[in-house]
Amino acid sequence: MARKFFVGGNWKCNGTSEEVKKIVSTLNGGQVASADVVDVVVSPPFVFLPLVKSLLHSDFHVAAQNCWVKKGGAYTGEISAEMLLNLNIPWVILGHSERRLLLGESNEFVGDKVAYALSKGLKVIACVGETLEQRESGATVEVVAAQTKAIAERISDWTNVVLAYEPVWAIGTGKVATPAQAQEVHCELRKWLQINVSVEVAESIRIIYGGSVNGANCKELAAQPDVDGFLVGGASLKPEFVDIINSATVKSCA
Ligand SMILES: O=C(CO)COP(=O)(O)O
Repeated sequence: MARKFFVGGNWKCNGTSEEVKKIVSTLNGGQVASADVVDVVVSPPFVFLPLVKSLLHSDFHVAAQNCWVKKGGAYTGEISAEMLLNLNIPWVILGHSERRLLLGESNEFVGDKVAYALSKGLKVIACVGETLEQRESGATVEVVAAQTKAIAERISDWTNVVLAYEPVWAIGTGKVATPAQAQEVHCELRKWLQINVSVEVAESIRIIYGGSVNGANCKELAAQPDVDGFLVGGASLKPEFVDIINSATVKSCA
């Protein structure tokens, strides 16, 4: 058994329809590794999802950047899991640190969102990661374990989950985690899953890294045994995203 490499592009709150068309055409025209080798999922802002989905090569998939914690209704400004499914959007990113920190999403709230989205049939990229202060105080593993625990307590099937380790201090800062730092936390997360969920889940789940990944640093990170792909922000809006996709390596389960 092998874990298939996974590369997500989180476009965050960026782009105009013209820019979005350009990014998609670069991606569609790029010489990228086959869909047998790597899953590629791009995540534009909600308003561009139908446009991107209609233009994107069928080997690539789309993800929303968030969805509501339960069935839609009187929740002004929110987008429900049901709506994403209605538009055939297969993936959603949940628990991104920008939402945790700027919008106050707690571990429990993110866990509830993950559980609801999965129960409706969405696939989830669930994000965890520590702040600089937490890292410097030696709390990294404790923080990512608590974030993962809040998810583990609410779901029983991890088949449709990709776990994204995104240290907050590395996001948008140009300060990428060293390959050793990323590997260490990915390995700790896998150990946590092995003890608290199951050996099978620990071995099969894709744990991807996010935070200042670019065309120049992706290869060394991708070579780490527990780095199963990337969640890319800024560089996913640029042609070098193709190079990041092509850094895909095959990871065999123990
Ligand atoms: O937050 C990220 C992806 O979700 C990472 O962002 P950057 O790649 O811009 O650091």
